[in-house]
Amino acid sequence: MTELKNPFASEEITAPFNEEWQAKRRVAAAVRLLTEVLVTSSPDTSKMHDIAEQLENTASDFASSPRVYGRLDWIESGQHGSFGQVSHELNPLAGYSNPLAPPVTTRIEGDMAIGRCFCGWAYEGPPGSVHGGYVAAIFDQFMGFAQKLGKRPGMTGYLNVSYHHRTPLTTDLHLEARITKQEGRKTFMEGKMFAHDELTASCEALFIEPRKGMYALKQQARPEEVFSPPTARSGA
Ligand SMILES: CCCCC/C=C\C/C=C\C/C=C\C/C=C\CCCC(=O)SCCNC(=O)CCNC(=O)[C@H](O)C(C)(C)COP(=O)(O)OP(=O)(O)OC[C@H]1O[C@@H](n2cnc3c(N)ncnc32)[C@H](O)[C@@H]1OP(=O)(O)O
Repeated sequence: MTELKNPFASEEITAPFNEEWQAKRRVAAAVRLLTEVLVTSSPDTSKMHDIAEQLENTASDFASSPRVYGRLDWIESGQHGSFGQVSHELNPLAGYSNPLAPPVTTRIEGDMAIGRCFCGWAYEGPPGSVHGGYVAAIFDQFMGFAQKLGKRPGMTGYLNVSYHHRTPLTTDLHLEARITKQEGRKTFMEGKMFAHDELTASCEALFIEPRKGMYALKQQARPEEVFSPPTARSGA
């Protein structure tokens, strides 16, 4: 198996590792656009059924190529990049090749981590505002990256989010985080989210390095590989 390099190597928006990921980023961007259009428009019903059929065919076409389930399998062949590179692409909050990701970007400046995020209408919770669950998820990703400042990366133990003001959609969100304390395997952090210089949310987080280290995680059992979402035609 390819050596597992820095699993937190997902900071800046770097260029795609190769043409494969460049193409996948383009597909992901198109799916993001599709999601945004889906939640902000409503063509007539028959047109939507036609679109659904086209998309189902597109998904089948895509799935006819060999499937790869999970980052460990992605790095197995050595053809798709290192663990860090694959994580950078597929992370569900930060990955440019994962359309679920808004995406969140992060960089380190001195003893601070700085992040950026932009959420479109698909992320709406309270009217015109980012859903609180996504605010928490953005923090988890951002703080999870920022803990590299402490050099003992771990899993989220807790993430206590305070919501001060609504976080607006379609607005550049600015994130800041720093370590407040380290005790052995525990890294305590605080983070802040701003929109137009207004503090919208803050959080306190604890990350804990597993006693056997992060790389022991690869020993864990893998989930079921096959995922068959219900289609629009099945009435789901
Ligand atoms: C192939 C290798 C892969 C490696 C990389 C893998 C993943 C990397 C992931 C992403 C990388 C990319 C980007 C990073 C960005 C985002 C990161 C997202 C992070 C997450 O999305 S992560 C998912 C949610 N997260 C969990 O899924 C954790 C479930 N959990 C556990 O996996 C264990 O629970 C663990 C490991 C945390 C500890 O287990 P353990 O056996 O090593 O240690 P132990 O139990 O002895 O605890 C030691 C001391 O921490 C205290 N303690 C424990 N838990 C606490 C809690 N909740 N609150 C307060 N204190 C707690 C104890 O009280 C004790 O304290 P004391 O020493 O004082 O007694």
